[in-house]
Amino acid sequence: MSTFSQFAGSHVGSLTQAIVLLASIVSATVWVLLRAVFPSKPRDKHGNSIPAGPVGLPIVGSFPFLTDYPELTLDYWAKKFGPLYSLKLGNQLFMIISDPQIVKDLMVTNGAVFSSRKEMFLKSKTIFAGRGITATPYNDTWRKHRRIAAGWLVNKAVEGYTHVLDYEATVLVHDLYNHGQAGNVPVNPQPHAGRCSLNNMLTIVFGIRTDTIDHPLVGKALRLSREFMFVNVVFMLAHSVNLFVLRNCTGPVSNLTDFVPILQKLPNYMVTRSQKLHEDLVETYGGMILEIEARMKAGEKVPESLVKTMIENKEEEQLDHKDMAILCSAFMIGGVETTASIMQWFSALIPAYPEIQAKAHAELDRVVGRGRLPTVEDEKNLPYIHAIIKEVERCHNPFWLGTPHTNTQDFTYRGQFIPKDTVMVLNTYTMHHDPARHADPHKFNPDRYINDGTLSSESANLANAYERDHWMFGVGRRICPGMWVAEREVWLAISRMLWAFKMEEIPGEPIDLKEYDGLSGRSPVPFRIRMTPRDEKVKEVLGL
Ligand code: HEM
Repeated sequence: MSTFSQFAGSHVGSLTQAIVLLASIVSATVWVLLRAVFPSKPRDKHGNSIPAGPVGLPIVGSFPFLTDYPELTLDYWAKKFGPLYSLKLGNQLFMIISDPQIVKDLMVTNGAVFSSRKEMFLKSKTIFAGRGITATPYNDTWRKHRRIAAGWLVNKAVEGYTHVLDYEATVLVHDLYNHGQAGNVPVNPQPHAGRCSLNNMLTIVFGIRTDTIDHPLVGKALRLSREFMFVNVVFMLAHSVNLFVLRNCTGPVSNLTDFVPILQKLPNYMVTRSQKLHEDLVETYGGMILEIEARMKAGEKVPESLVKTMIENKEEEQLDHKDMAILCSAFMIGGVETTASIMQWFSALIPAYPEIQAKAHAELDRVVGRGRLPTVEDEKNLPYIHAIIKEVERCHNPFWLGTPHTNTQDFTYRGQFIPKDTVMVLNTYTMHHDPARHADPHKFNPDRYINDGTLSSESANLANAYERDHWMFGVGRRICPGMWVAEREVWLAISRMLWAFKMEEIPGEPIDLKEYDGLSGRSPVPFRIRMTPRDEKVKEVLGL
């Protein structure tokens, strides 16, 4: 007889099974979801895990905390998590390095592993079409482009065109004198600094120059490099209410499209902007190459330049038109707004420090005198001016986050696992503001560099990483190849501005040193100053 208890027992049994099954499904789903949201930390085969770091949000990771002033957030986390910590943006693992010795151990001593770049969807694949020297992984294309670039940028090559840098620095001072009507009207030095840097690069790359800030190429070239490095598109409601901001396409942590692959497939204004920028670069700089090529074919003698060298060697080097256009774009982007930005930060900072200017003037008058402009040869005898420039670069590195490297294989450092393809960010803000190295780090104080006679390009090779002046030019095998030309250009411009002018704030127009334009590269927001010629000799020496 089938008893009630048997009947009840079989139903209780199947009910229990159903509950167990349901519970298993629910817990498996929760586990899968939790793993997706909080994945377990990657470990190497010895069980070493990645360094600790901030816990980000599901899907986007730490992105929402890095949209404005990312260097300040990274600095805060460096104090909390230490000199090597990890974070995630979308699906990408990042590690942030904030200590000079770790930078050296990884990126110099182990440069064979840590010298690649992540092929960012926007910057590398879309804007540079996989060929941009700054953005390509550590591969043969990069080696070839870096070798060609070095031919024009190593210190020996720079000697050959220092007369160009010298000339453009004089024109800069000349223009500032004229636009400021000899100190009678306020002047914004920014477009003049921009044109000075632009002319230097135009001469090196194309063998041409512009003769006024109103030349159409000035606006066009500066717009392209600013679009690449600096610009966020701000959508505004009425005049002052920001609806939303579309981030700069190329900053190391400035957009999610690079790290959330689905965004690359959906209609996305960041992708459209990047495609347009690619087209503009190829049209502008590629167009200039075609013109030079046509002149050469017609038997015309064209000035020596990077383009001329590339055209002459394009079969041997296997360079197609796009390769040449993108290499020129890398020079025009990397070499213009960067040096101009240092000249601009100097001009924005120095009016607030009349006592520093007075000391600089006294040194210039003692060493150079009032009968000529300072030259490249004077630099070693002008330690205070040299120190002012290093201090501007420490306080206002245009690239607080550098250009990140990636590692081409798994690596374990001091018991911390760094999986292959991690994006390694140089946290220069924290290193430039380390009180152990730079006492009172937020103070502008050139005296801290008074005994450092090295060029930054020399300082980068010091055995003791803690003694390096600053990290503005990056590090290791990807270090900025333009640093020799950049240093010389900045030296000539700043030493001559100091020689010629007393620079002062305009009463009622305070200069904002906290705010800046851009995310991946930084320059001050527009400002005006008074640039008063120091004496009658200025006019005479400038031949006015
Ligand atoms: C103040 C001026 C400049 C600053 C602050 C600067 C900064 C930098 C930084 C941080 C990097 C990345 C380094 C790394 O990966 O560790 C870099 C790379 C580069 N810079 Fe500069 N730069 C400046 C001027 C120039 C100039 C004048 C040129 C001339 C063409 C130039 C061309 C390049 C190129 C081609 C790269 C890519 C190197 C590579 O990936 O192999 N830069 N620069």
